[in-house]
Amino acid sequence: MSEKTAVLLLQMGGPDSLEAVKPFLYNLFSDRDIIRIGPAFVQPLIARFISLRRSRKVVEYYRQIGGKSPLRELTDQQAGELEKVLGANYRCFVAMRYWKPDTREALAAIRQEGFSRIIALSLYPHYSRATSGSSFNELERARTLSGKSFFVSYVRQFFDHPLYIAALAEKIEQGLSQFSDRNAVQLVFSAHGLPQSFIDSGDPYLDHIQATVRLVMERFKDVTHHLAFQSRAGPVKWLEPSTEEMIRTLGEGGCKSLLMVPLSFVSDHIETLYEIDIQYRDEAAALGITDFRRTESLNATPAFIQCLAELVRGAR
Ligand SMILES: C=CC1=C(C)c2cc3[nH]c(cc4nc(cc5[nH]c(cc1n2)c(C)c5CCC(=O)O)C(CCC(=O)O)=C4C)c(C)c3C=C
Ligand SMILES: [Fe+2]
Ligand SMILES: [Fe+2]
Repeated sequence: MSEKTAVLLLQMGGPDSLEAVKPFLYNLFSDRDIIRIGPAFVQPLIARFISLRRSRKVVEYYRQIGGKSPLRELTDQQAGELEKVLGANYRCFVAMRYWKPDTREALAAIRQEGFSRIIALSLYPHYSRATSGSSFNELERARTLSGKSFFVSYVRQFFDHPLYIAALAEKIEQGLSQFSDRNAVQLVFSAHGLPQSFIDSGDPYLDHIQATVRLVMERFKDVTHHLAFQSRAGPVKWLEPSTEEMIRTLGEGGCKSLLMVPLSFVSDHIETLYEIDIQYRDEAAALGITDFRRTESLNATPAFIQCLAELVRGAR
C-alpha cells in the first residue's frame, strides 16, 4: 500500500456537450437529496419527464456559454494545482455528483493506485444536504459497494475559513477597482437559492452564507451591500429575495453601478456565465444600470488553492 493520501474533490459536475444536457438533468432530478418528487419509486419516471422538458430550454443556455459546462476542466485544473501545492504525499482525484467522472469511477482509480485513505474535499463552501450532503451520501454508497476498503475523512465546509474569506475579498477588491467611483457601487452577493423547506428542517446553508457575507464585509466597511438568491427551479418557495428582484429594486432606486459577487460555487458554471453575465446583465441594462460587473470566480486562483491545501492538511 502507498503511504500517500488520495484527495477526492467533490463537485456537482455539468454536461460536457449539448447531448449530455438531458441525461445530466435526469441524474440531478433523480437525486432525492436535492429534490423529492413523490414516492421514491415514481421519481425516476418524473425525473425523465422533467429533464426532457427542461433540457429544451437549458440546451440554449449551454449553447450560449460554449456548448458545455466548464466545470470539468476547471475542477481538473484545481486538482492539478492543489497537487502541486500539497507535494509528494498526496494525489488528487475528482468525483462529479451528476456527470463524469462519477464517484464509482473515481474510487476505482483511487483503488487502482493503491490508496486506502481518502480526504473527501467538498468544493461547496457552505454545507447543504442538497449539495455536499448528496455528494457525501453518494461516496458512502460507493465505498460500501467497494467493501469499505477505504478510510475517509470529510472536509464538510469552509464558509468561514480565513483563506477563503481572503480569496473572496481579493476578487471583490479587484472588482471594485474597475469602477470609476467605488463609493457609488452597490455590492450584490448572489448565493445559489435553496427551497425554504431545507432551512425549516435545519439545513445550515443560510447561516453559512450569512456568516461568509459578514466576514467578507468586515473588510469593506465603506461599501453598501445586499444578499440575494439566484437560480430557482420549480414551484416551491425558495430563499428570498431573488437576485432578479434585487437588481430590479436597485435599478428602480437609481443604482447605476452594481458589482455582483457569486457565492456558493467556487468555479465558473452556467449560473455565472449565463445567468449573471448574460441574463441579469441584460435585465440590469434595461433598468438603466450602466455599469454592471461581476467578480471573477475563484477557479484556480492561487489564494484559493492555498485555502484548499490548508483544509486538506487540517483534515482528521
Ligand atoms: C432541483 C433543485 C435544485 C436545487 C435545490 C439546487 C441547489 C443548488 N445547486 C447548486 C449549484 C449548482 N447547480 C447547478 C445546476 C443545476 N441545479 C439545478 C437544480 C437545483 N439546484 C438544475 C436543474 C441545474 C442544471 C441547470 C439548470 O437546469 O438550470 C450547477 C452546475 C451548472 C453547470 O455549469 O452545468 C451548480 C454548480 C448549489 C450551490 C445549490 C444549493 C445550495
Ligand atoms: Fe441552479
Ligand atoms: Fe443547482
